[in-house]
Amino acid sequence: MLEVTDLGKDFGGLQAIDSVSFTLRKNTITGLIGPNGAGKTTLFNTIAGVYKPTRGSIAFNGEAIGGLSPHRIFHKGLVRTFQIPRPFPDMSVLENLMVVPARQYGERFWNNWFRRGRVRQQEQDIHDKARETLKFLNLERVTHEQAKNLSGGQQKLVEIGRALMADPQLILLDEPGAGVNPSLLAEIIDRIRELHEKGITFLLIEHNMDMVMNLCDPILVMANGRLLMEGNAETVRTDPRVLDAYLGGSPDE
Ligand SMILES: Nc1ncnc2c1ncn2[C@@H]1O[C@H](COP(=O)(O)OP(=O)(O)OP(=O)(O)O)[C@@H](O)[C@H]1O
Repeated sequence: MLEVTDLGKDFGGLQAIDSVSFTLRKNTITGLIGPNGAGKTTLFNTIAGVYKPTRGSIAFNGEAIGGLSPHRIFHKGLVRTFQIPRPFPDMSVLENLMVVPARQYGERFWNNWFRRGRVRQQEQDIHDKARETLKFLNLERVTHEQAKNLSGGQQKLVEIGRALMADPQLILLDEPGAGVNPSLLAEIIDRIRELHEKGITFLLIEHNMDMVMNLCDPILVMANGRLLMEGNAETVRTDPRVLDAYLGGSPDE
């Protein structure tokens, strides 16, 4: 589904990512781990179009997407949670889902005049879809709550909900487990599994090793801008290069 070849991204003289190549198979949950500063976020941003690659290529479903705008990549079904504007704290949870940019007819000025029925129908469809999504995520009870009043874990679920509103094929999830209490973490893991069973592919950055080992196969390990290795939980856990990368990195890793 995603083919990254010899990808490089420089910031001035710093090679934040260097000669990274990997293939994501459709309908997998792939983990991306590595010590602080390894280049994980830069890789996400380069795939999602936030940064233009300095070198190399990225293909999504066989189509070259390297250097396209985030907006165009988003509409191809490759969604980075971060690409969706961050939740509006004073808006309700329902509204936060409804504002995710789907191709909304109502956004075009002329459509409001000439296609009123169609616009109204689309608004109704978006509303129904948002309600369904909140039900799936067990967030119905906070439908009308302001987003700012949710717990960290609930906010992560809303982020997933917002990604789902875009009908994604591939979701790049940035630390879905960060700042989440254990019971909601189990719920987030279950929802990711269910979405995976429905056919959505995931690539996720995560520092919570239990979550990664439990959920992801394969796991990509980055260090110093490079891909160190790829393997299943057992291989990654026992590879001395991975231990070295972490011990050589920040002491609190
Ligand atoms: N916009 C930028 N300008 C300059 N340097 C950057 C920029 N973004 C990242 N870097 C540098 O690129 C390197 C990789 O950073 P990146 O944030 O991708 O790592 P990471 O693996 O996501 O780390 P973390 O786990 O701490 O989020 C770091 O040395 C970082 O300082």
